[in-house]
Amino acid sequence: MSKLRVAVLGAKGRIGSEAARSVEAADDLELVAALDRDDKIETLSEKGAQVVVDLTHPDAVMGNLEYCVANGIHGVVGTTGWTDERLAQLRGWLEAAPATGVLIAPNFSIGAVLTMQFAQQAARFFESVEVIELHHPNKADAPSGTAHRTAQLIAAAREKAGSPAQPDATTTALDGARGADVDGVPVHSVRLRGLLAHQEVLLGGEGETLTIRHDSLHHKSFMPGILLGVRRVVDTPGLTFGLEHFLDLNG
Ligand SMILES: NC(=O)C1=CN([C@@H]2O[C@H](COP(=O)(O)OP(=O)(O)OC[C@H]3O[C@@H](n4cnc5c(N)ncnc54)[C@H](OP(=O)(O)O)[C@@H]3O)[C@@H](O)[C@H]2O)C=CC1
Ligand SMILES: O=C(O)C1=N[C@H](C(=O)O)C[C@H](O)C1
Repeated sequence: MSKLRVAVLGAKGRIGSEAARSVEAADDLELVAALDRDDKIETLSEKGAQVVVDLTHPDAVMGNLEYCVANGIHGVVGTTGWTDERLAQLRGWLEAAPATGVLIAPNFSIGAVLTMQFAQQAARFFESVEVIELHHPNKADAPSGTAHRTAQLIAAAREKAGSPAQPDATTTALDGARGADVDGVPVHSVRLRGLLAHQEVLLGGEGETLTIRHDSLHHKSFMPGILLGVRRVVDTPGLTFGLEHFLDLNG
């Protein structure tokens, strides 16, 4: 059986370098290009890449995907910075390339995906819920893509259940003290040397709290999810948002 031809964008970065090594080590995949800033994107077509893994920067990802989709190259995207407007633009490009698939995964680690699922499940049972994400200080964006998605899922679950607004008697606060408001869910971002990627979802009701915590301690935690995405995206045209769609979570 021929190997799937894979390229990594952001291959000199923290996660991109780990991803390039993982693709190289996989028996069924061939790393045909490992590109970073200032490399020519046309190399992807010249090398015959079938799937591109984008682990670059929110400022770069849209240009990269526009090229990939226009050239029928599938995408597996971990880069953050996704807004409704960006997703609509990407959907438009994919409509013009109906055989091409793009997976956007706010987080490739199984523990983080489960954290999001558990938080969504728990949200309607508690009056209060807040998200705290903790990352290394070199991270460009805040809040993290994972925390943003987690808060959106929690908010949607609460809205579906008809949950009232969260109790909060704050009348005076320093700017930022109550975190960012994502659809009514406070999200707090910590940047601390020594950390990699961590998240806590705090839920509170009368006389009890529930804390759901996940820690990525090494970039290896993201690799099985990236490889799964690469193998599945080639048979999944259109836009898939979230690795959970490629995991049999009820199995
Ligand atoms: N979904 C997930 O599970 C995960 C997602 N991420 C996300 O992945 C992204 C990268 O994170 P991280 O590795 O920590 O960041 P890094 O800054 O370490 O790596 C990004 C790399 O991409 C390069 N780059 C910038 N623009 C381009 C471009 N146009 N084409 C090719 N390469 C480019 C950067 O070069 P230069 O340094 O010169 O700018 C850098 O080498 C972030 O958005 C992060 O949030 C990270 C971990 C897990
Ligand atoms: O920048 C990182 O490191 C990470 N980025 C992603 C995010 O913003 O959620 C995933 C993970 O948290 C690591």
